Amino acid sequence: MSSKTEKLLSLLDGQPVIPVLKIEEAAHAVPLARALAKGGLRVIEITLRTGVALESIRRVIGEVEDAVVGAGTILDARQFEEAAHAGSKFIVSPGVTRELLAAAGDSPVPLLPGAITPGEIMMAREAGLDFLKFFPAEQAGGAAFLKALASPFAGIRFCPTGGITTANARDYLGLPNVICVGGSWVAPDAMVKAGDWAGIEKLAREAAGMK
Ligand SMILES: O=C(O)C(=O)C[C@H](O)[C@H](O)COP(=O)(O)O
Repeated sequence: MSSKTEKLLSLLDGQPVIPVLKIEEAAHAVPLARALAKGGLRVIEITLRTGVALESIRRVIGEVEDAVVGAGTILDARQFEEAAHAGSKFIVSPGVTRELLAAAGDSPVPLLPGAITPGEIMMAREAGLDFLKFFPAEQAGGAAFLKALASPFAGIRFCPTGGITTANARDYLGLPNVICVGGSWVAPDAMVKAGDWAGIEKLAREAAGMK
């Protein structure tokens, strides 16, 4: 196992589900992260899919002591640098590129890159990465596909993300090559918009108890 994977696994600390968050209003970031942490999901991924993502990352780091904040939807080296500079503890990307792998190689911040095909997995492996995001999990072939990757890629472990809910999370978490899953279901847009933090805490508690 690479030392950066060890670092990432120690941040995860056995948490079975990483909430994937798309924050539309910076004011939601802190109460949302608090609700998730209270429910047992301290490690969160804030995606760079909105204009307030970096500001949200900074706010949560500054105000929610027990949160462990990563940045998601990182597409290139520039975004990697911005997210790392904002204080992200880990970086998640939907796929692998040479540019991103080089940026990650130069940084102490661990990268969890997306990979689906054997070729993509081998590219990440060559860069020394052995913990990958399997994205989009359900759409690409689901738990059966991931299970088939276990024999040729014995040393590689995954965080499946995409189309995962309470209904199928356990299908993935039961596989020997899965460490955790990612998903947006623990923070539905409507609940965030309505400020239903108690409801989100409840969803988080259910997810945190999954392994
Ligand atoms: O932007 C990214 O980096 C992503 O990871 C894309 C998706 O938002 C997540 O995979 C969550 O997917 P759902 O749980 O199906 O909503």
